[in-house]
Amino acid sequence: MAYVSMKILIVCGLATLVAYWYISARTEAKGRANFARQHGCQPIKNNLRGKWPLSLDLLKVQYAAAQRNQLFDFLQPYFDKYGPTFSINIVGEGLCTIDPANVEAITISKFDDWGLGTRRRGVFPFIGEGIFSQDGHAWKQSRDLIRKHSDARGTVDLAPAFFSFTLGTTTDLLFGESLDTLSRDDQKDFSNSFDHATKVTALRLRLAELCWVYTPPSFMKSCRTVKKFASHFVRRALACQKQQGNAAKRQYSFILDLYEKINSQFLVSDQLVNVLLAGRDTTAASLTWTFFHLLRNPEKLQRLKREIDSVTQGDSGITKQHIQQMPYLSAVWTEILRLYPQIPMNVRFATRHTWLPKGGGPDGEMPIFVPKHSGCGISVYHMHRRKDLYGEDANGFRPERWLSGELKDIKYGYMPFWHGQRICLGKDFATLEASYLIVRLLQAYPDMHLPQDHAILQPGKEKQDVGIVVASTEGCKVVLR
Ligand code: HEM
Repeated sequence: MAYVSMKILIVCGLATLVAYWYISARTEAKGRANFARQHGCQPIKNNLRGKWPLSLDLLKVQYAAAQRNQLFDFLQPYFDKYGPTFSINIVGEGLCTIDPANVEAITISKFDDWGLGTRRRGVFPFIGEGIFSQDGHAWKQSRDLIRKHSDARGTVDLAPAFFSFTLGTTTDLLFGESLDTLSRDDQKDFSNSFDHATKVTALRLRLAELCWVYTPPSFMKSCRTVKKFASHFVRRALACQKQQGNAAKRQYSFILDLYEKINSQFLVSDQLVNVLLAGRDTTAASLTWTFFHLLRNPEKLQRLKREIDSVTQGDSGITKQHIQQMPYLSAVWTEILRLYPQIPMNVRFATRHTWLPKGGGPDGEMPIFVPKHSGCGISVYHMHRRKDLYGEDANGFRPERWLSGELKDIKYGYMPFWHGQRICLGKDFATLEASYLIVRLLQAYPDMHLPQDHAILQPGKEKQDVGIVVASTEGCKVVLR
């Protein structure tokens, strides 16, 4: 008897569960349909689906393209075929867009409907708690704290190689002192660990929900090493404050201001790593591409040199005012960031049901419904190469396009530094830092040129290392004479 009633109980329990699931699914579907109707959303025009279950075949071919260092060139035909917004189903459902109207919605008018989603899990072992891994209230607090220190100001120590140059300038800005205060071995250890942790983090970000499958011990070791050095600088700043009181702020303002507000050595060192990640490779890779293309376009290089000579009259004491009088230099930098936006593919996740203005209906011009938790990839790289926005030569290096007025209405079609509330805090610092270095290098090596028998390919066809940023696989070879 007891056995029968147990059986009935289980059956009833299961039936209740199934009924609950069915009613919730119906209510959810109805809620979604009402929301979509209210906002005039139409089914999305194009869907990208693979042939294998979970579209794993698409992952496989993308992996192969990345191995050939041609990931973005390989992705271009998808946009040609499916248009500026399409849904994509690899492992889970999501969207991909290069439509400026959708970009505006995600970054500005519907900012609160979107968050970082899986990014936090991917980057957390490396950068921990900080502006690049946070959303909501915590992010706002970090942003307010960091904002005032991101102005382009102060003197920085220069070194010739771009990556060590930007590592030096960014650590100068953040740590309050140069990495030179470390021994040579420690400098190498810090820099190698930073590179390794960045590389693995980029892969983890691509794995999204599955990032936990790729956490090699070498990665965790590198993360620990970077944090160890960041904490070392925090301790030095605090020790200096103990000795000198408020005077220590002259040198260590970034660290001490953060510490005043956060009151945790651990969290301050995490924020340092966050901003270092944001500011180092982005600027270094952009500088590499700048010289890569100037050297392949001697007439543009000459034009830039003429501008530098006429503004500086050969004086090497370059100031911000000098740089502000160089429109062609600004056009070169803007064009490089167009061709190689340094966060080339960024993802946001819907924090609640929302909608985007474009992608639905037969012509893709109607709004589309986006359910809560859906990801939307924005390929800034491909948007910046849209021929309908930039003209037939969208793939070419032509800084002049920024001087002719032809792009005066480009607005959300250009976003190397993002838009809206999460716009890059270091954009002025990066622009000044890069401009300064370009001018000084061209002054120091006016005859620099490309080594003989160097292939000249159209931008986009050259080999690219796509990690968190997009770097040149072959670097930038040059004869400095
Ligand atoms: C060419 C150089 C740079 C480029 C192209 C660039 C680009 C970007 C982009 C696209 C974002 C938005 C990322 C996102 O929200 O997903 C961003 C955020 C950020 N950048 Fe930059 N960046 C550069 C250099 C720098 C430098 C030098 C610093 C600081 C020294 C810096 C500090 C930051 C910070 C703190 C954020 C986070 C803002 C937030 O989430 O509220 N960046 N940057």
